[in-house]
Amino acid sequence: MTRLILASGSPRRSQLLSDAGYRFEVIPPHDSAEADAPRLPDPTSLVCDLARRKAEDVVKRLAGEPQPSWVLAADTIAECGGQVLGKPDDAADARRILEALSGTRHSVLTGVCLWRSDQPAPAECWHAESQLEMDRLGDRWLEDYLASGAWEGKAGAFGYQDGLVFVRIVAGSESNVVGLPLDEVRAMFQRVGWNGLRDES
Ligand SMILES: Cc1cn([C@H]2C[C@H](O)[C@@H](COP(=O)(O)OP(=O)(O)OP(=O)(O)O)O2)c(=O)[nH]c1=O
Repeated sequence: MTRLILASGSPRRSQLLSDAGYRFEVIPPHDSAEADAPRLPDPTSLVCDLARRKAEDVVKRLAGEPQPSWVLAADTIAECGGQVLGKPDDAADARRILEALSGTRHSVLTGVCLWRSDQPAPAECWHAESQLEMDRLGDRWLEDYLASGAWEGKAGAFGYQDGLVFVRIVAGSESNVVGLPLDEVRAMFQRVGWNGLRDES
C-alpha cells in the first residue's frame, strides 16, 4: 500500500483525516513553501497555488525515498466582498478580520493538492467552497473573543469547530470550512485508486 503523507501542520486537518478513518503520516511543509508565493488576487487561484506549493515542498523532500508516497496538502482562506482573509498575524489583525466579516455573508475556500512523490506534477489540484453568514459582532463580545486567543492559527480569525453561535454555514460542508473537504478528498482518492483506510487489510 502506497503510504499517504499529510503535508500539513494543522491539527484540525490531521483530526479530520484521522476521524475519516485514513492511515497517514504527517510531514508539515516548510514555511518557505508559502513565503515567496504571489498574493494572487483570485481566491480560488490563491488557495490552489498555496496547496500546490505546500505539496511540492514535501514531494521534493521525499525525492530519495525507495517507495513513492501520496502527498496531500491544503490551504484555507475566508473571502468577503473580494477581500482575502487568512490567518491573523496578531490580535489587532484578528480584530480587523472579524470586523470585516461581522454581519456579512462570506465564503471559506479550501484548495487541495494530491501529488505522488515520484511524479513531476500533481495528480489532482482543486478547491471547494462553503458559504457562511456571521451575525453582527458586539464590541463586548469581540473584546472577550480577542482576549481568548481562540482566533489564533485560523483563517478568518474564527474556528467553526469551536461551536460558535455567531456564524452559520448556509452552503457547502463543515469539513471544508475547518480545512479539509472530506467528501471531495474521498472522491479524489478513488479517482487515483488509493484506499488507505485503517480497517482495510
Ligand atoms: C475557517 C476556519 C479555518 N480553520 C483553520 C484550518 C487551517 O488550519 C487554518 C488555515 O490556515 P492554512 O494556512 O490553510 O493552514 P495551516 O497554516 O493551519 O497549516 P498548513 O499550512 O501546515 O496545512 O485555519 C479552522 O480551524 N476553523 C475554521 O473555521
